Amino acid sequence: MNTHVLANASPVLPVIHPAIEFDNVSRIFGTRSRGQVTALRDISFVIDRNEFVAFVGPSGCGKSTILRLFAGLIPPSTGMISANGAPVVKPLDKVGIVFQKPTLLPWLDIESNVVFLMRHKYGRVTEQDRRAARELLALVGLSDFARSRPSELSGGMQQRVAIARALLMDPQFLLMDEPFSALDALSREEMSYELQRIWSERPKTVLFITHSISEAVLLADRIVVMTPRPGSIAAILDVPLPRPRGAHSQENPLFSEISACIRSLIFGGANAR
Ligand SMILES: Nc1ncnc2c1ncn2[C@@H]1O[C@H](COP(=O)(O)OP(=O)(O)OP(=O)(O)O)[C@@H](O)[C@H]1O
Repeated sequence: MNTHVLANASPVLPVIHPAIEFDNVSRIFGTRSRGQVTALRDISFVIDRNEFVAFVGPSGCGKSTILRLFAGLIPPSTGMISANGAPVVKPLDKVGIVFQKPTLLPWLDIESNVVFLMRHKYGRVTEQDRRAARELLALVGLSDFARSRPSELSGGMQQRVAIARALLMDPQFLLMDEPFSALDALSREEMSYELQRIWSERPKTVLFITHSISEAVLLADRIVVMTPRPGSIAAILDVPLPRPRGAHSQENPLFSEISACIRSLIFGGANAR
């Protein structure tokens, strides 16, 4: 063996792909009443592993469509989407999804709701699944409610169950579509803090859709601000606020600066403050 050559060879570094990449993605929907609707136009962004990225923008600008595209539930009309460097061409199995409504099955107890997808996907639930569910219920602060029915829980508690359910298969990606918008203001704020804690204990690449500018600034590493339909990207902002963030973060001048910048991008300068 020629050790001299080996010693001088430049090291082969592994290629690190971004967790998520959208490259010039557009999506057009055919509708009966409105003809062709361009929901998204020329969307490009790159997201790293375990980044928390929020999407804000006016209603109908295509935020949910971005999630559905990335999850592989619908294909782009043009452009390329990839996960860990591989094109997304079918539904991804590395995603957990949390919607606005928790959509729990009312006849099952909380633990059974968390493991329900296992029955649906594999036809059975193992003791290991149930153990994982109980660990997740502890993580979201609901250890004492494993045997309760969804109707016995508040809206915020039900949304915690939905988060636990989304984490059961230990997905790399957590897609959250306005997860707290049905909650009252105090529960919503509390859930933001809780989500941050859960994310720090179980790091995931998070795509988080919200209409709340303050929620986005509180939670995200970066914020994608979108324009009205056809949705395109107005700006991608860094949020360099120190973590862990809490009520005190709102007193940081950066918090109001970033919030004002987002308002100005969405509403224009005159209505920004
Ligand atoms: N399956 C579909 N068929 C036809 N049009 C659709 C379909 N899905 C979405 N659209 C259209 O695409 C546009 C973007 O929708 P989308 O739900 O992604 O927006 P959004 O930003 O998430 O809205 P909101 O904030 O109100 O939830 C809208 O004009 C919507 O009517």
